[in-house]
Amino acid sequence: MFLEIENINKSFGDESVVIDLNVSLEQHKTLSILGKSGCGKTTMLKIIAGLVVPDSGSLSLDGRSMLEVEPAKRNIVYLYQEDLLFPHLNVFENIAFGLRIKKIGNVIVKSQVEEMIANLELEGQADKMPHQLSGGQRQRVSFGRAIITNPSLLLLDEPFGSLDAGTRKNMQGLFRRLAEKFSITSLFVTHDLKEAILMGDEIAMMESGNLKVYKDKMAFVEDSNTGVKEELTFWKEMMG
Ligand SMILES: Nc1ncnc2c1ncn2[C@@H]1O[C@H](COP(=O)(O)OP(=O)(O)OP(=O)(O)O)[C@@H](O)[C@H]1O
Repeated sequence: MFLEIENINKSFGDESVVIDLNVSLEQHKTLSILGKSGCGKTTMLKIIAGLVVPDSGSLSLDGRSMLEVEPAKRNIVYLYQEDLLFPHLNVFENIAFGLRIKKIGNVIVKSQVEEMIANLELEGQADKMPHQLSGGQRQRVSFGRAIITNPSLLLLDEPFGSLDAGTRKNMQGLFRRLAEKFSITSLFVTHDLKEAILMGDEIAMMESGNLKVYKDKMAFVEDSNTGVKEELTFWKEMMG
């Protein structure tokens, strides 16, 4: 498999935060991970990104062992909820940043960034500074900045957590379209049940450091632990 995580464990002091983590994910797929606050989701993502060192286990991406590789060389992008844009750069330059670092020529930068701005539905916003954007627009710029460098793996930590319901719904649709168009492989962490079902090709749930990956969405829906059944009962009772 493209992403293979085997038996990763992590404790802080005597608190086991990630327990026997096992994940395999095909390229170009999204695994959504549902989990409550404090269950260890962020620690798991940080281990994959190389920002936290696990106590044991292995991690490989595209057949290459990753734990020895420093974070900047993993080609993994970790995107979190309040991801900060560079405040002194406009939308165009924020998105262009990863290309500029790679010393890519101006003509190519211009065409790639303009195409990305169109894909992000941010036409006409290229010259705005981050503080002039709405939350949803800022989040789109963050996506663009991450995707344009063509990462092997995108780690999304509750990326829409701070958005209102309507904007969140738009962003979910936009992310699905971008994931398809740019053949993104990603882990999508959320505490929203519906979002987990909508965003993932595969689905998993994390509870107190244990990640359970379901064989398919039906298995997830049928597990009474996930809360789907409760939700259905609620709506049935509401409707009489
Ligand atoms: N550097 C650290 N030192 C000590 N304990 C830590 C550290 N990082 C995380 N923890 C603990 O590990 C547990 C899981 O934290 P983590 O941030 O992974 O949770 P989470 O599922 O992402 O939660 P949230 O959704 O609230 O961000 C928490 O009890 C937290 O206090």
